[in-house]
Amino acid sequence: MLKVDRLEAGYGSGKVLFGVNFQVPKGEVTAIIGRNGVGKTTTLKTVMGIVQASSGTVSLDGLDLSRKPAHEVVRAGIGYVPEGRQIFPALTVLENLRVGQRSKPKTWTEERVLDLFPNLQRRIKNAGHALSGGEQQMLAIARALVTDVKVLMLDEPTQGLAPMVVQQIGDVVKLLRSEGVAVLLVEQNLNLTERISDRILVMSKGKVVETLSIADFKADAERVHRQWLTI
Ligand SMILES: Nc1ncnc2c1ncn2[C@@H]1O[C@H](COP(=O)(O)OP(=O)(O)OP(=O)(O)O)[C@@H](O)[C@H]1O
Repeated sequence: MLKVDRLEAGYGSGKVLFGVNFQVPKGEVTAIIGRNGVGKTTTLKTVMGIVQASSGTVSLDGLDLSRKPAHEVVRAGIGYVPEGRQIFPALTVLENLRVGQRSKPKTWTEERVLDLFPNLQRRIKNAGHALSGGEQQMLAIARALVTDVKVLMLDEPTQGLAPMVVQQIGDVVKLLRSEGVAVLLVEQNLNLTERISDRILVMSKGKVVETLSIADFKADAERVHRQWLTI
């Protein structure tokens, strides 16, 4: 389980996170929603050690990861797929999967990951730039998995993708949940979020202001929307 406790962080002298608290349990999908600029991406980056926390703690199954560099956070089992996918366009699918790998994955082997993504299997020798947007997103997720993730953090994975591809990404996330992965999802598509999440964290002004089960969220969606999502 990923635990984030009183996390504070920002850029230079500008603070963005003002004490973020939440937990991401194994085998569940936890979604973060909130208006633009409330600190959702910064939260993921701070967990990863890409943005330095000024205070607070991040731990995974009791192991303290606070203020550790990103490569140590990855090695501990946290995978991150940033907004915009960021695969290597000139490398093939297989090269993209292997880039930066220090050792062979134990849990999420290449075979197991490629079984999840038959489209990638078929295009294993194709260059990244020759993939569709949806396939690039699948590749970015696959690449995070082969670091043997326990927690997978996805930042707006369906942005700019066609409805059918959004559906496919949702199905992959549900499958990963059923395989015991803890998923932390930042997503603007509320229909998808409702369909695949177990728990919703609402962020406002650098804090988690509500934590709702999916049933509570659905029952109160109109109020949550009005209070926290409309501008
Ligand atoms: N690299 C940066 N340098 C300085 N300020 C930044 C940087 N990245 C983000 N910010 C600022 O931090 C605040 C939070 O941004 P963040 O991207 O975390 O929000 P968000 O909730 O993910 O928003 P969105 O939904 O628009 O992606 C914003 O005010 C933003 O302008």
